[in-house]
Amino acid sequence: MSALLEVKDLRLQFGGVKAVDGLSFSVDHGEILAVIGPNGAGKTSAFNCISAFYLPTSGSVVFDGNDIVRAAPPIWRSLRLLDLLQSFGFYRVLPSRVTKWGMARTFQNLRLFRELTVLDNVKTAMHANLREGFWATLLHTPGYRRAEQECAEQARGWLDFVGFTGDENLYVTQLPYGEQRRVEIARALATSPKMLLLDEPAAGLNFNEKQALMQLIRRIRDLGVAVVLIEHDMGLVMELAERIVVLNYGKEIAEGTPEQIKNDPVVIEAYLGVEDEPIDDTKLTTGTVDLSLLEKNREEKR
Ligand SMILES: Nc1ncnc2c1ncn2[C@@H]1O[C@H](COP(=O)(O)OP(=O)(O)OP(=O)(O)O)[C@@H](O)[C@H]1O
Repeated sequence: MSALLEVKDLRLQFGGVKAVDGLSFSVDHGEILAVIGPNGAGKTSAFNCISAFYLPTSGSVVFDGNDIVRAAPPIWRSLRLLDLLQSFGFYRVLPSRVTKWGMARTFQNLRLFRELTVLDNVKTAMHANLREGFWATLLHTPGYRRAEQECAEQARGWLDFVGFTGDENLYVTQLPYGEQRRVEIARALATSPKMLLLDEPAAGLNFNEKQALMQLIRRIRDLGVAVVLIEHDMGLVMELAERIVVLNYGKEIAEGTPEQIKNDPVVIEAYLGVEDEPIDDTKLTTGTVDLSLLEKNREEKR
């Protein structure tokens, strides 16, 4: 079976900064893949290109057979007009289209609708699929009310799935941070994705919440959904990920199982190779450096 996501030679430049610099990797159906790397390695930039929030400078992203970067008719490509058209906003695949193709994501800084309730936040993810027309919506016909009820039931189902036990009628801003993260994941799942991108899902969570998050991610994978996560918590990554892609300066420097990554000198050097970080050569050569401790030190210095 071909890969669900195929990223090839992806590049994104901000002025002189090469945020993503020739990145290639793939994601298989139903796998848990972690993308790690030091701060500023280009992880979020890569996510933003993959989910069509940013238009990459060059490269290709194909998701489930859909070309995310250049979904324009071949005629435009042959006329070499595409770059020009895209720079004016034409033939740009919008994130909403990518969502319809089956890719959902969460954000490093939560992006819930602050003025909506918990239930309504999740319902927004399904409204795009409601078939009721303008007049039915305006007149609140029985058909419309039935569709709304079904939508609410499904939203409750997803809230239940992510383990939300609070009051669905509260505004999301009234929830503790960990609960808001759950609601954001429920909203992403409500789009019925084939792949879920999670940007630092464990940030700000306590130990118990992290354990629950790991269980939740495994249950999402068990639904057949591929999960790709950016994460700085190395303990969680090493326990959860089936495969890890490591970035540094926008490039992939390693890829493999947690065991391979943990012992990869190139990866260890990338995490150690910060000027103010003491380098312990003995550990480097024996390959026993604890990445989670390095990451923790770095977090404390942030
Ligand atoms: N909108 C932007 N404009 C200019 N430079 C940017 C922008 N977004 C990111 N960058 C730069 O691109 C590089 C990669 O940043 P990015 O946020 O993708 O890294 P990251 O690996 O996700 O980092 P972190 O782990 O700290 O979130 C950094 O040098 C960053 O300063």
